[in-house]
Amino acid sequence: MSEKTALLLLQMGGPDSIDAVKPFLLNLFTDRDIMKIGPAFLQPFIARRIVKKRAPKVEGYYREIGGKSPIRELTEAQGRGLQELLGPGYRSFVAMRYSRPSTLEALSAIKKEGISKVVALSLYPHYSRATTGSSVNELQRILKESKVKFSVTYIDRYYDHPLYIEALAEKVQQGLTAFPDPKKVQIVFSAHALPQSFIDEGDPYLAHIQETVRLVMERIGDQAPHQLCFQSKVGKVKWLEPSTGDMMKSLAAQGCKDILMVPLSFVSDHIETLHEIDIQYAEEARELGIERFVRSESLNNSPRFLACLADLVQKAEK
Ligand SMILES: C=CC1=C(C)c2cc3[nH]c(cc4nc(cc5[nH]c(cc1n2)c(C)c5CCC(=O)O)C(CCC(=O)O)=C4C)c(C)c3C=C
Ligand SMILES: [Fe+2]
Ligand SMILES: [Fe+2]
Repeated sequence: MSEKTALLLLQMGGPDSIDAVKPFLLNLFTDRDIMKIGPAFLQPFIARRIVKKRAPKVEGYYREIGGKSPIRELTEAQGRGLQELLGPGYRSFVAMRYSRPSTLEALSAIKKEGISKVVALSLYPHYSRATTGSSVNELQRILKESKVKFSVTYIDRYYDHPLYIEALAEKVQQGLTAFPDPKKVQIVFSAHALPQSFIDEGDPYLAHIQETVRLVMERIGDQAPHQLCFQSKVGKVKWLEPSTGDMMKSLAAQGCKDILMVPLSFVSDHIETLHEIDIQYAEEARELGIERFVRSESLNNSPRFLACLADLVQKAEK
Protein backbone atom coordinates (compact mmCIF):
# COMPACT_ATOMS: atom_id res chain seq x y z
CA MET A 1 0.00 0.00 0.00
CA SER A 2 1.18 3.51 -0.88
CA GLU A 3 1.57 6.10 1.87
CA LYS A 4 0.25 8.78 -0.48
CA THR A 5 -3.05 10.59 -0.07
CA ALA A 6 -5.50 10.74 -2.98
CA LEU A 7 -7.18 14.11 -3.54
CA LEU A 8 -10.54 13.24 -5.04
CA LEU A 9 -12.06 16.35 -6.63
CA LEU A 10 -15.86 16.08 -6.79
CA GLN A 11 -17.44 18.04 -9.63
CA MET A 12 -20.60 17.93 -11.73
CA GLY A 13 -18.90 17.32 -15.08
CA GLY A 14 -20.06 18.24 -18.55
CA PRO A 15 -20.15 16.81 -22.07
CA ASP A 16 -16.77 16.44 -23.76
CA SER A 17 -18.35 16.38 -27.26
CA ILE A 18 -21.73 17.09 -28.83
CA ASP A 19 -22.48 13.34 -28.81
CA ALA A 20 -21.90 13.31 -25.07
CA VAL A 21 -24.63 15.91 -24.36
CA LYS A 22 -27.52 13.39 -24.27
CA PRO A 23 -25.80 10.87 -21.95
CA PHE A 24 -24.73 13.74 -19.67
CA LEU A 25 -28.28 15.12 -19.47
CA LEU A 26 -29.70 11.63 -18.96
CA ASN A 27 -27.37 10.99 -16.01
CA LEU A 28 -28.38 14.34 -14.55
CA PHE A 29 -32.14 13.96 -14.94
CA THR A 30 -32.16 10.39 -13.56
CA ASP A 31 -30.43 11.51 -10.34
CA ARG A 32 -33.07 11.88 -7.64
CA ASP A 33 -30.70 13.90 -5.47
CA ILE A 34 -30.77 16.79 -7.95
CA MET A 35 -34.37 16.45 -9.10
CA LYS A 36 -37.21 14.11 -8.15
CA ILE A 37 -39.54 13.68 -11.11
CA GLY A 38 -42.51 11.40 -10.38
CA PRO A 39 -42.12 8.08 -8.56
CA ALA A 40 -38.60 6.56 -8.54
CA PHE A 41 -39.43 3.68 -10.88
CA LEU A 42 -40.75 6.10 -13.53
CA GLN A 43 -37.93 8.66 -13.37
CA PRO A 44 -35.65 6.97 -15.97
CA PHE A 45 -38.48 7.02 -18.51
CA ILE A 46 -39.50 10.61 -17.78
CA ALA A 47 -35.82 11.63 -17.88
CA ARG A 48 -35.49 10.13 -21.37
CA ARG A 49 -38.45 12.23 -22.56
CA ILE A 50 -37.04 15.42 -21.00
CA VAL A 51 -33.63 14.81 -22.56
CA LYS A 52 -35.10 14.20 -26.01
CA LYS A 53 -36.84 17.57 -25.81
CA ARG A 54 -34.01 19.51 -24.16
CA ALA A 55 -30.96 18.11 -25.97
CA PRO A 56 -31.22 19.98 -29.32
CA LYS A 57 -31.24 23.37 -27.56
CA VAL A 58 -28.40 22.43 -25.19
CA GLU A 59 -26.33 20.87 -28.01
CA GLY A 60 -26.66 24.21 -29.81
CA TYR A 61 -25.28 26.01 -26.74
CA TYR A 62 -22.30 23.66 -26.52
CA ARG A 63 -21.66 24.13 -30.27
CA GLU A 64 -21.46 27.88 -29.64
CA ILE A 65 -18.78 27.44 -26.96
CA GLY A 66 -16.53 25.17 -29.03
CA GLY A 67 -18.43 21.84 -29.11
CA LYS A 68 -17.80 20.75 -25.50
CA SER A 69 -17.58 21.80 -21.87
CA PRO A 70 -14.09 22.82 -20.71
CA ILE A 71 -14.91 21.62 -17.17
CA ARG A 72 -12.84 18.40 -17.31
CA GLU A 73 -9.61 20.12 -18.42
CA LEU A 74 -10.13 22.97 -15.96
CA THR A 75 -10.81 20.58 -13.07
CA GLU A 76 -7.80 18.41 -13.93
CA ALA A 77 -5.64 21.56 -14.03
CA GLN A 78 -6.96 22.53 -10.58
CA GLY A 79 -6.03 19.04 -9.37
CA ARG A 80 -2.49 19.35 -10.76
CA GLY A 81 -2.09 22.80 -9.21
CA LEU A 82 -3.26 21.54 -5.84
CA GLN A 83 -0.99 18.49 -6.02
CA GLU A 84 1.98 20.75 -6.76
CA LEU A 85 1.17 22.95 -3.76
CA LEU A 86 0.79 20.01 -1.40
CA GLY A 87 3.87 18.11 -2.56
CA PRO A 88 4.85 14.54 -3.47
CA GLY A 89 2.69 12.91 -0.80
CA TYR A 90 -0.47 13.67 -2.80
CA ARG A 91 -2.04 12.51 -6.08
CA SER A 92 -5.09 14.18 -7.55
CA PHE A 93 -8.05 12.43 -9.18
CA VAL A 94 -11.30 13.78 -10.59
CA ALA A 95 -14.77 12.28 -10.02
CA MET A 96 -17.46 13.77 -12.26
CA ARG A 97 -21.02 13.13 -11.12
CA TYR A 98 -22.61 13.02 -14.59
CA SER A 99 -19.72 12.54 -17.04
CA ARG A 100 -16.29 10.97 -17.21
CA PRO A 101 -14.17 10.21 -15.30
CA SER A 102 -16.97 8.82 -13.14
CA THR A 103 -16.64 8.28 -9.41
CA LEU A 104 -16.20 4.54 -10.05
CA GLU A 105 -13.40 5.20 -12.57
CA ALA A 106 -11.69 7.61 -10.16
CA LEU A 107 -11.79 5.09 -7.30
CA SER A 108 -10.47 2.32 -9.57
CA ALA A 109 -7.54 4.58 -10.53
CA ILE A 110 -6.86 5.30 -6.84
CA LYS A 111 -6.99 1.57 -6.07
CA LYS A 112 -4.61 0.82 -8.98
CA GLU A 113 -2.03 3.16 -7.43
CA GLY A 114 -2.33 1.30 -4.14
CA ILE A 115 -3.60 4.38 -2.28
CA SER A 116 -6.05 3.84 0.57
CA LYS A 117 -6.21 7.33 2.11
CA VAL A 118 -8.61 9.68 0.33
CA VAL A 119 -9.58 13.31 0.84
CA ALA A 120 -12.88 13.88 -1.01
CA LEU A 121 -12.91 17.57 -1.87
CA SER A 122 -16.11 19.07 -3.24
CA LEU A 123 -15.66 21.76 -5.89
CA TYR A 124 -18.92 23.37 -4.82
CA PRO A 125 -18.02 25.89 -2.07
CA HIS A 126 -21.68 26.18 -0.98
CA TYR A 127 -23.23 22.98 0.33
CA SER A 128 -26.39 21.69 -1.29
CA ARG A 129 -27.79 18.21 -1.26
CA ALA A 130 -28.35 18.66 -5.03
CA THR A 131 -24.64 19.07 -5.73
CA THR A 132 -22.12 18.03 -3.05
CA GLY A 133 -24.77 15.83 -1.42
CA SER A 134 -25.31 13.96 -4.67
CA SER A 135 -21.57 13.47 -5.30
CA VAL A 136 -20.99 12.25 -1.75
CA ASN A 137 -23.95 9.84 -1.97
CA GLU A 138 -22.54 8.43 -5.20
CA LEU A 139 -19.10 8.03 -3.61
CA GLN A 140 -20.57 6.29 -0.57
CA ARG A 141 -22.59 3.87 -2.72
CA ILE A 142 -19.38 2.88 -4.52
CA LEU A 143 -17.33 2.65 -1.31
CA LYS A 144 -19.94 0.28 0.15
CA GLU A 145 -19.55 -2.08 -2.81
CA SER A 146 -15.74 -1.86 -2.89
CA LYS A 147 -13.66 -4.83 -1.73
CA VAL A 148 -10.72 -2.52 -0.97
CA LYS A 149 -11.36 -0.41 2.12
CA PHE A 150 -10.51 3.28 1.90
CA SER A 151 -10.22 5.79 4.71
CA VAL A 152 -12.08 8.88 3.48
CA THR A 153 -12.15 12.44 4.82
CA TYR A 154 -14.75 14.84 3.40
CA ILE A 155 -14.46 18.57 2.65
CA ASP A 156 -17.98 19.57 1.72
CA ARG A 157 -18.15 23.39 2.16
CA TYR A 158 -15.87 26.43 2.33
CA TYR A 159 -18.13 29.34 1.35
CA ASP A 160 -16.57 31.51 4.08
CA HIS A 161 -12.93 30.42 3.90
CA PRO A 162 -10.80 33.61 3.97
CA LEU A 163 -8.72 32.51 0.95
CA TYR A 164 -11.83 31.64 -1.08
CA ILE A 165 -13.24 35.08 -0.24
CA GLU A 166 -9.92 36.73 -1.16
CA ALA A 167 -9.79 34.81 -4.46
CA LEU A 168 -13.30 35.95 -5.38
CA ALA A 169 -12.66 39.53 -4.22
CA GLU A 170 -9.53 39.61 -6.38
CA LYS A 171 -11.60 38.68 -9.46
CA VAL A 172 -14.21 41.32 -8.59
CA GLN A 173 -11.55 44.03 -8.17
CA GLN A 174 -9.99 42.99 -11.47
CA GLY A 175 -13.43 43.15 -13.15
CA LEU A 176 -14.06 46.65 -11.77
CA THR A 177 -10.96 47.98 -13.52
CA ALA A 178 -12.79 47.56 -16.87
CA PHE A 179 -15.12 50.48 -16.00
CA PRO A 180 -14.41 54.22 -16.17
CA ASP A 181 -16.04 54.84 -12.75
CA PRO A 182 -16.11 51.72 -10.53
CA LYS A 183 -18.39 53.46 -7.97
CA LYS A 184 -21.20 53.60 -10.54
CA VAL A 185 -20.99 49.89 -11.35
CA GLN A 186 -23.69 47.50 -10.15
CA ILE A 187 -21.94 44.34 -8.96
CA VAL A 188 -24.40 41.58 -9.80
CA PHE A 189 -23.62 38.31 -8.01
CA SER A 190 -25.25 35.58 -10.08
CA ALA A 191 -25.52 32.31 -8.17
CA HIS A 192 -26.83 29.05 -9.55
CA ALA A 193 -30.53 28.80 -8.71
CA LEU A 194 -32.03 25.92 -6.76
CA PRO A 195 -35.67 24.87 -6.43
CA GLN A 196 -37.20 26.83 -3.50
CA SER A 197 -38.41 23.49 -2.02
CA PHE A 198 -34.78 22.53 -1.19
CA ILE A 199 -34.39 25.67 0.93
CA ASP A 200 -37.79 25.12 2.58
CA GLU A 201 -36.62 21.62 3.53
CA GLY A 202 -33.50 23.00 5.24
CA ASP A 203 -30.82 23.04 2.52
CA PRO A 204 -28.16 25.57 3.67
CA TYR A 205 -27.23 26.62 0.11
CA LEU A 206 -28.95 30.04 0.15
CA ALA A 207 -27.51 30.99 3.55
CA HIS A 208 -24.03 29.97 2.32
CA ILE A 209 -24.39 32.06 -0.84
CA GLN A 210 -25.58 35.10 1.14
CA GLU A 211 -22.63 34.80 3.51
CA THR A 212 -20.14 34.61 0.61
CA VAL A 213 -21.63 37.79 -0.89
CA ARG A 214 -21.48 39.58 2.46
CA LEU A 215 -17.85 38.60 3.02
CA VAL A 216 -16.72 39.50 -0.51
CA MET A 217 -18.36 42.92 -0.26
CA GLU A 218 -16.79 43.47 3.17
CA ARG A 219 -13.40 42.48 1.73
CA ILE A 220 -13.60 44.95 -1.16
CA GLY A 221 -14.76 47.73 1.15
CA ASP A 222 -18.38 47.99 -0.06
CA GLN A 223 -17.13 50.25 -2.84
CA ALA A 224 -20.05 49.77 -5.27
CA PRO A 225 -23.74 48.87 -5.08
CA HIS A 226 -24.39 45.15 -5.32
CA GLN A 227 -27.20 42.67 -5.94
CA LEU A 228 -27.73 38.93 -5.58
CA CYS A 229 -29.73 36.98 -8.14
CA PHE A 230 -30.04 33.45 -9.49
CA GLN A 231 -29.43 31.93 -12.91
CA SER A 232 -29.97 28.64 -14.77
CA LYS A 233 -33.46 27.66 -13.66
CA VAL A 234 -34.67 24.42 -15.27
CA GLY A 235 -38.34 23.36 -15.49
CA LYS A 236 -41.55 24.77 -14.05
CA VAL A 237 -41.36 24.57 -10.22
CA LYS A 238 -40.51 27.68 -8.15
CA TRP A 239 -36.74 28.35 -7.95
CA LEU A 240 -34.76 30.88 -5.95
CA GLU A 241 -35.47 34.45 -7.05
CA PRO A 242 -34.91 37.08 -8.35
CA SER A 243 -33.66 35.62 -11.61
CA THR A 244 -30.58 37.17 -13.18
CA GLY A 245 -32.66 38.17 -16.23
CA ASP A 246 -35.24 40.01 -14.10
CA MET A 247 -32.48 41.68 -12.10
CA MET A 248 -30.90 43.07 -15.28
CA LYS A 249 -34.29 44.38 -16.45
CA SER A 250 -34.93 46.08 -13.14
CA LEU A 251 -31.43 47.66 -13.02
CA ALA A 252 -31.77 48.88 -16.62
CA ALA A 253 -35.17 50.41 -15.75
CA GLN A 254 -33.45 52.36 -12.94
CA GLY A 255 -30.96 53.77 -15.48
CA CYS A 256 -28.03 51.48 -14.74
CA LYS A 257 -25.44 51.50 -17.54
CA ASP A 258 -22.60 49.47 -16.00
CA ILE A 259 -22.89 45.86 -14.80
CA LEU A 260 -20.18 43.60 -13.45
CA MET A 261 -21.59 40.07 -13.42
CA VAL A 262 -19.94 37.86 -10.80
CA PRO A 263 -20.70 34.15 -11.20
CA LEU A 264 -21.03 32.38 -7.86
CA SER A 265 -21.47 28.66 -7.10
CA PHE A 266 -19.02 27.52 -9.78
CA VAL A 267 -15.25 27.45 -9.42
CA SER A 268 -14.48 27.03 -13.12
CA ASP A 269 -15.83 28.00 -16.52
CA HIS A 270 -18.54 25.92 -18.14
CA ILE A 271 -21.75 26.43 -20.10
CA GLU A 272 -23.32 28.70 -17.49
CA THR A 273 -20.49 31.23 -17.60
CA LEU A 274 -19.41 30.86 -21.23
CA HIS A 275 -22.87 30.67 -22.76
CA GLU A 276 -25.52 31.83 -20.33
CA ILE A 277 -23.63 34.91 -19.10
CA ASP A 278 -21.16 35.69 -21.89
CA ILE A 279 -23.59 35.15 -24.77
CA GLN A 280 -27.23 35.19 -23.55
CA TYR A 281 -27.11 37.79 -20.76
CA ALA A 282 -24.59 39.92 -22.69
CA GLU A 283 -27.07 40.13 -25.57
CA GLU A 284 -29.95 40.91 -23.21
CA ALA A 285 -27.83 43.65 -21.64
CA ARG A 286 -27.24 45.25 -25.06
CA GLU A 287 -30.98 45.15 -25.78
CA LEU A 288 -31.68 46.75 -22.39
CA GLY A 289 -29.33 49.66 -23.14
CA ILE A 290 -26.66 48.61 -20.64
CA GLU A 291 -23.50 50.14 -22.08
CA ARG A 292 -20.82 48.14 -20.28
CA PHE A 293 -21.48 44.50 -19.36
CA VAL A 294 -18.45 42.66 -17.99
CA ARG A 295 -18.15 39.25 -16.32
CA SER A 296 -15.53 38.70 -13.65
CA GLU A 297 -13.21 35.78 -14.41
CA SER A 298 -14.02 32.37 -13.00
CA LEU A 299 -11.59 31.13 -10.35
CA ASN A 300 -10.18 28.32 -12.54
CA ASN A 301 -6.48 28.10 -11.57
CA SER A 302 -6.41 31.23 -9.37
CA PRO A 303 -3.36 30.80 -7.07
CA ARG A 304 -5.38 32.09 -4.11
CA PHE A 305 -8.17 29.64 -4.75
CA LEU A 306 -5.68 26.76 -5.02
CA ALA A 307 -4.11 27.95 -1.75
CA CYS A 308 -7.60 27.79 -0.19
CA LEU A 309 -8.03 24.19 -1.33
CA ALA A 310 -4.54 23.28 -0.06
CA ASP A 311 -5.32 24.82 3.33
CA LEU A 312 -8.58 22.86 3.55
CA VAL A 313 -6.78 19.60 2.75
CA GLN A 314 -4.01 20.26 5.28
CA LYS A 315 -6.53 21.08 8.02
CA ALA A 316 -8.67 18.03 7.18
CA GLU A 317 -5.61 15.78 7.50
CA LYS A 318 -4.56 17.01 10.94
C1 LIG B 1 -32.30 19.81 -12.84
C2 LIG B 1 -31.99 20.64 -11.89
C3 LIG B 1 -30.71 21.26 -11.65
C4 LIG B 1 -30.30 21.74 -10.42
C5 LIG B 1 -31.03 21.70 -9.10
C6 LIG B 1 -28.96 22.24 -10.61
C7 LIG B 1 -28.18 22.81 -9.61
C8 LIG B 1 -26.86 23.20 -9.77
N1 LIG B 1 -26.03 23.01 -10.87
C9 LIG B 1 -24.81 23.56 -10.64
C10 LIG B 1 -23.70 23.57 -11.50
C11 LIG B 1 -23.69 23.12 -12.84
N2 LIG B 1 -24.79 22.82 -13.60
C12 LIG B 1 -24.37 22.38 -14.84
C13 LIG B 1 -25.20 21.98 -15.86
C14 LIG B 1 -26.55 21.67 -15.74
N3 LIG B 1 -27.32 21.73 -14.60
C15 LIG B 1 -28.61 21.32 -14.86
C16 LIG B 1 -29.68 21.17 -13.96
C17 LIG B 1 -29.66 21.51 -12.60
N4 LIG B 1 -28.63 22.09 -11.92
C18 LIG B 1 -28.64 20.97 -16.25
C19 LIG B 1 -29.87 20.45 -16.97
C20 LIG B 1 -27.37 21.19 -16.79
C21 LIG B 1 -26.92 20.97 -18.23
C22 LIG B 1 -27.01 22.16 -19.06
C23 LIG B 1 -28.45 22.48 -19.38
O1 LIG B 1 -29.20 21.59 -19.81
O2 LIG B 1 -28.83 23.64 -19.15
C24 LIG B 1 -22.92 22.38 -14.87
C25 LIG B 1 -21.97 21.86 -15.92
C26 LIG B 1 -22.15 22.23 -17.31
C27 LIG B 1 -20.88 22.19 -18.13
O3 LIG B 1 -20.93 22.76 -19.19
O4 LIG B 1 -19.85 21.67 -17.72
C28 LIG B 1 -22.50 22.86 -13.62
C29 LIG B 1 -21.08 23.01 -13.16
C30 LIG B 1 -24.85 24.10 -9.33
C31 LIG B 1 -23.67 24.80 -8.67
C32 LIG B 1 -26.12 23.89 -8.80
C33 LIG B 1 -26.74 24.26 -7.52
C34 LIG B 1 -26.27 24.85 -6.54
FE1 LIG C 1 -27.44 24.60 -14.45
FE1 LIG D 1 -26.79 22.71 -12.84
